[in-house]
Amino acid sequence: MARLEIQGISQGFGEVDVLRDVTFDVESGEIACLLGPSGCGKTTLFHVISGLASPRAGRVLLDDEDITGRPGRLSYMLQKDLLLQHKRIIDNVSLPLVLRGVPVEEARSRAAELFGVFGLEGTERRWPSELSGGMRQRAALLRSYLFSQDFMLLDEPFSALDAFTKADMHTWFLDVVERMGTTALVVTHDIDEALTLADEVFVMRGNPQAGEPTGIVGSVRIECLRSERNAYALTEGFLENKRRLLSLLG
Ligand SMILES: Nc1ncnc2c1ncn2[C@@H]1O[C@H](COP(=O)(O)OP(=O)(O)OP(=O)(O)O)[C@@H](O)[C@H]1O
Repeated sequence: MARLEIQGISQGFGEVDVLRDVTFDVESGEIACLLGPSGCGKTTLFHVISGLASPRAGRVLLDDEDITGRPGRLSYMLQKDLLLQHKRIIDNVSLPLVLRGVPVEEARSRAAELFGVFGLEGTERRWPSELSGGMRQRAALLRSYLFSQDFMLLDEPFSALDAFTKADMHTWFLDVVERMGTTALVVTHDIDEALTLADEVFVMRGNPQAGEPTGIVGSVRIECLRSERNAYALTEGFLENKRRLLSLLG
């Protein structure tokens, strides 16, 4: 697990200032959610954090190491799971290890050891098209985990799933993060999802196209234990936190 510090990130495209002075930390071993309206700059921020883009100002630190503009240090899972259709699940999942120079057979066996923890047992030789949406998402998450075991950036990882599968995946995700001891930053525009998954929710607000660059306007810490999040939505504490998030979103 690793600690992420986002310090004074500003970013824009041409005349448009998208992010201004975005600053927050994700504590080691925690799940943080970034919540913000469509078009506010969540993907732009993820591109900066993952090193795919260099910001106009500011720094990204991972365990005190400056990784600004340096791709490859964090795993970054895109909204679509993007499994390669012509590769079996085991080869999709072990790809990050192979790309890093691990021999194919060794990469497969290292990946296979984690199939049980990720609820993927028996799918090693299957093709992506033979798996349900939830299973494909588990495979994509395992692949991200193998890319970087101490920190994962996840861009709306569950948005394409139906409500039942999504609820199952939330429970599963909290359990797997706990067991693997990783740190994660998850983008979502679903308030209930943020409240269910996060130890801390950071709220982004702004409208770059209207000349209002986006910043972090506040955060809410979720004190409910991860193991009790199933029933959290039925509590007064959940509603209170939801009100706070809605008022921060404006
Ligand atoms: N390459 C680019 N060139 C010019 N403008 C861009 C570029 N990428 C993003 N933008 C603009 O930056 C702003 C933020 O876009 P971004 O995709 O980061 O938002 P978002 O919060 O991820 O949106 P969504 O939730 O809809 O995915 C938008 O106004 C968008 O038009």
